[in-house]
Amino acid sequence: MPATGPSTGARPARTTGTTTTGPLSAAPATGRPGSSPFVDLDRAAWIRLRASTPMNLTAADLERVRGLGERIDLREVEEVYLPLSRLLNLYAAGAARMHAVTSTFLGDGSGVAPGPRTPFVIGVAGSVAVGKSTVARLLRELLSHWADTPRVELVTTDGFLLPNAELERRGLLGRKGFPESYDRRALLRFVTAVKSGAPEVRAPLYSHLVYDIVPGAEVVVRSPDVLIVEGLNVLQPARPRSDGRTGLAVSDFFDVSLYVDARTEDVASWYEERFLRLRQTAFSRPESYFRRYADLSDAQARARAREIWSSINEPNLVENVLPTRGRATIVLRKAADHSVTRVRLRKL
Ligand SMILES: Nc1ncnc2c1ncn2[C@@H]1O[C@H](COP(=O)(O)OP(=O)(O)O)[C@@H](O)[C@H]1O
Ligand SMILES: CC(C)(COP(=O)(O)O)[C@@H](O)C(=O)NCCC(=O)O
Repeated sequence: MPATGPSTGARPARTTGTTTTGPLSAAPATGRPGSSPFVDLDRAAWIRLRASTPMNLTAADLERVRGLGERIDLREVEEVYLPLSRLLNLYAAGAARMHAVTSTFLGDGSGVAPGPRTPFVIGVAGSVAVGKSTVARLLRELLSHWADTPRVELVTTDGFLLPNAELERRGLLGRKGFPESYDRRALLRFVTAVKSGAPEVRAPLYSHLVYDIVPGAEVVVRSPDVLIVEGLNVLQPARPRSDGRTGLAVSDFFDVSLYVDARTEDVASWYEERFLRLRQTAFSRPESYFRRYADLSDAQARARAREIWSSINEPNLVENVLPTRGRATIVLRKAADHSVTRVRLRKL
């Protein structure tokens, strides 16, 4: 569907509902100008932006992004994600202008011009089960409907997890999703190649069904307009190298990043609900790693989900994922019903 939006698109909300704050968990905003690098909008302020953003998604388009058991409705998409996609689309246009400025500055005939523009890369971070893949899939759909970002590709960092056999060898099977369970160098090489303008970049593929890397399978990224990189740890800072110097982080190659945020208790219950639904669907397939969970009673399945949550995913959230929230350009805060209640933007 062609984009029909106005050229200016989303504008910052004015005074009501717009404040500047520190961390999302901090005390109510003071609203003092200059007191924070963020602008904090409550839902009312954010959804007013909808008025200047035309709907570019039909119910049929939305069907495609509905995942397992999702009850995301068109109204939430219109009020929250549509303005967000417009803002991201405008940021992509801004990056294209920066690229053009660099090319002009260096001069086409100089021999050092940067060449064609590289993909606009958006990182999407947050806990297991917070809704990262739902947000990422929605944004892929919405962004691809804007005229200047029609080609949007999505890569999830689970493809960079070490294979189970290697995790087992390193004693890390119970720490899947922790930073050390990934081949971080390969992930960094991947984003570096994308932002170097490589015409074709390959990423390995993970199967949630078999709970392991699929040998030989890959995702191929062919210089899209936008690449969304979604994963628990995409905002992890760089690690010190063996020579004591600090290397680069994956997020150094992001043009913009998004952190999906919610109360830990809510995320735990979404994890549990998803686990219960999977038991009736994916887990019962013969090739499923979790085949043994398919025959559990409701109570047993809930207990197992809680056990996995509190032994792996919650500690990872607290120790590794949540501390990266402040590094994001945009934070979406969700309520227990998945509705977005606040949006925090860096002033840039
Ligand atoms: N906006 C939403 N509305 C309703 N349900 C949602 C929404 N976002 C996520 N969910 C549900 O929450 C659970 C976790 O979402 P998912 O996108 O799979 O999380 P993640 O990719 O972070 O692990 C899933 O069961 C999903 O259906
Ligand atoms: C595959 C995951 C590590 C998420 O990876 P990501 O794409 O965020 O890098 C996670 O969904 C997972 O399976 N964690 C292991 C614990 C569990 O089974 O919930």
